[in-house]
Amino acid sequence: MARYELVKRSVALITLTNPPVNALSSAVRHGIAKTMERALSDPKVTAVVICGENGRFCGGADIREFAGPLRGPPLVPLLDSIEAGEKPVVAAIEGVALGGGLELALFCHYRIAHFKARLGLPEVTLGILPAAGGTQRLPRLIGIPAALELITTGRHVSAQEALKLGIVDQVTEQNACEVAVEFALRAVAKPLSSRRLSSLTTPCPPNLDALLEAVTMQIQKKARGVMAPLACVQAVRAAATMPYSQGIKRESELMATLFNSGQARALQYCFFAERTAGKWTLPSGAQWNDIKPREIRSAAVIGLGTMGRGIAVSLARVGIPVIAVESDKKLLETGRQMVIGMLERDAKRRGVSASHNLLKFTLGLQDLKDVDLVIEAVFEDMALKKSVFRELSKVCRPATLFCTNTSGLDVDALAGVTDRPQLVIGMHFFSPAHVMKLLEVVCGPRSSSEIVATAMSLGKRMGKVSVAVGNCPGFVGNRMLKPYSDQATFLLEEGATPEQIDKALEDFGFAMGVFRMSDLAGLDVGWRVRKESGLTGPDVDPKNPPRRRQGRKYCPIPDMVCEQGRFGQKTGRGWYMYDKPGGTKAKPDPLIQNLIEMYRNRYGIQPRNITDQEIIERCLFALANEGFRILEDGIAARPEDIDVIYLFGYGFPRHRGGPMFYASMVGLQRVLERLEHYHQAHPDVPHLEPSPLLKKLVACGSPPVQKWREHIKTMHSHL
Ligand SMILES: CCCCCC/C=C/CC(=O)SCCNC(=O)CCNC(=O)[C@H](O)C(C)(C)COP(=O)(O)OP(=O)(O)OC[C@H]1O[C@@H](n2cnc3c(N)ncnc32)[C@H](O)[C@@H]1OP(=O)(O)O
Repeated sequence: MARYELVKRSVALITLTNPPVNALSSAVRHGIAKTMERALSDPKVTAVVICGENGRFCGGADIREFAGPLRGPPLVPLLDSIEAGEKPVVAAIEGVALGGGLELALFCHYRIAHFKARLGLPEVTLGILPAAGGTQRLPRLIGIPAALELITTGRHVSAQEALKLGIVDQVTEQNACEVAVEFALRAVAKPLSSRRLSSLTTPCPPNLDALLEAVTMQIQKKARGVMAPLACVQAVRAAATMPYSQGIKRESELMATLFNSGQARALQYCFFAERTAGKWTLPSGAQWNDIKPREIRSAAVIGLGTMGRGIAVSLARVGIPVIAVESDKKLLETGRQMVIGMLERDAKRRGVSASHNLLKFTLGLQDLKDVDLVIEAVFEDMALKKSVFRELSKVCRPATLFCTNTSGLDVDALAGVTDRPQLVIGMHFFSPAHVMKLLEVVCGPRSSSEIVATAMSLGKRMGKVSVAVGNCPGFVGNRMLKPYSDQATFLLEEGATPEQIDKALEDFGFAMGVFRMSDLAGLDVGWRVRKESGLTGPDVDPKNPPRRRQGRKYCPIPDMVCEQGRFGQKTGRGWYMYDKPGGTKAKPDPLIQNLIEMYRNRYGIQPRNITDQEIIERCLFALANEGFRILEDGIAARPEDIDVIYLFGYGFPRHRGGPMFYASMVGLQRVLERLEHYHQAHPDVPHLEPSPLLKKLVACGSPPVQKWREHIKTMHSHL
């Protein structure tokens, strides 16, 4: 796990060998201890270089080991002995030096980085802090403000930025190991005392308290209820105010408060869930690592509305030539200007030049005859989409892949009107498509494994977190949203206010509560869908009992809000009022309060006091319950996929892990009991009836979320 060689007759070269990222597993730590001991005690050795195999220095501690008891040699004493030694130790950083990897490098006397390397202390993103001296050494090396920013955000820096900050001593375009060996030879016999970070005094800004206070407030605002960044601030304060020996103790104490916390477990689960989501499997047995995706050398986007523009930008910025199509001249020109503007702003932000030359704009579908792949992004209307696909079948060559950007329509019905149903798939982007990271890849029953592989790989190329899902109304994300938002409106009827419900959800960790989020998205979209599905509007049978539709409870308050022309932020009025159309500062609106009160009076509903606990339980347990049904139905293959969809597409707080992980943390037995309780109180709300899978898992002893798959695998898959 750590290879030892003697090079240039006097330099011990220690290479970490734990692919793929040379994580510091207990075996690697043993390896480092043994090889360092050998290097420090061998009189032939005058200097030491530490590097990583396969061009990667080290991706940090082995996160998988965090779930079990800590094993292996104690870290800090081992690392202290490296620093205290009289032989210069140089870290040769290629690829990454992250977390424990960077901490290891900070114990070395010198650091040489390859120009493509990335460095950082991302522990905070895993719910912990850099507890192998990172919070005490980095501030001593680069000062409090810079260290505070890196440690509290977990941001990775480039080698060039690391050089500017003073984290590394040299950046090279050559082999970093070879450069480090030469560097080490030159360092022999130079004094090392100023290179031992533990012996330095932390350079402290005069306004330390104000700085720490400002950062704390910023964190509390941005990451409400998240523990790790606040603990990081306290650890960095210790680096500024305590000698190293005490600071390191404080670092350990703070780590102890985080290490076994639910938040750390959730965040580490998210790290692996995100990587698991890319590993799709179809019922045929075809899977991510044995189907070759098609190479996409050209693409077309049909429709230059909000979604189409974002999709065109996402394709062009990764170097794919795009033909963008609109149906009339004016729309085409507006779309062209918007796409070019977005591409330019995006390029400016990333410090690259905008790829205008990759974009072509046209009014005619016949220009698409040779493209490799088409993404249709026209208005969400089945008839319109079908007519586009019929036309495409006539125009495009037989091998062109067809994708539809729909948020919930039947992908197989669209495939059915084409001459190539096996080459049709859904690509559900989230708005704005060039910003949002989530992509639901919707596999119809006839979608071939090749198109699944291609859509998943294209998503990855565009920088998306892609999740393969089955074809059903709303797919995974939007299907689950319904029971969640239904509960919120039922709670309004029963006595809550929009602001109370939003506050409870925001205190839970959502960036926005359900009503503020609906105002942002636009209330008219859901209204149109409800009208089309016969839930409201002139098609509703007048004999239908009030507050019931299609045999179940229905709350018409959202329709009443829309009937008043209140469509959310864009109209300046929605569930809240805004200072102007397009305004973003939501204020409670007495008119909404009146509307709800009149509604309650009309139906004789006596408002009751509703607790935050009830709001959270009803909204989130209904959400997870639908997730269990989605697993039963084979629409998602794993709970991790559902969680990733909610984390990246719906603002679910990452430190809660996602709806399914959250349910497992609350305890499946408890979720079941609460759903049974609420369903008894509301028997006409089928979404509150516990799903058979939830009951089955509870009967099997509530296994951890990673094991649920074993209980689902016999079920039917729609993927
Ligand atoms: C002797 C000193 C010891 C000090 C130890 C003190 C403790 C310190 C705490 C920590 O270090 S916490 C860990 C901090 N590190 C990170 O957060 C880095 C996590 N990894 C990444 O960000 C990325 O993986 C990467 C390193 C930038 C590489 O990205 P890339 O896109 O190239 O590959 P991935 O698909 O992400 O990863 C490949 C593969 O490797 C697994 N993996 C990555 N990092 C770790 C890790 N630190 N521990 C365990 N496993 C890791 C990842 O899950 C993938 O696995 P798969 O099975 O192939 O999906």
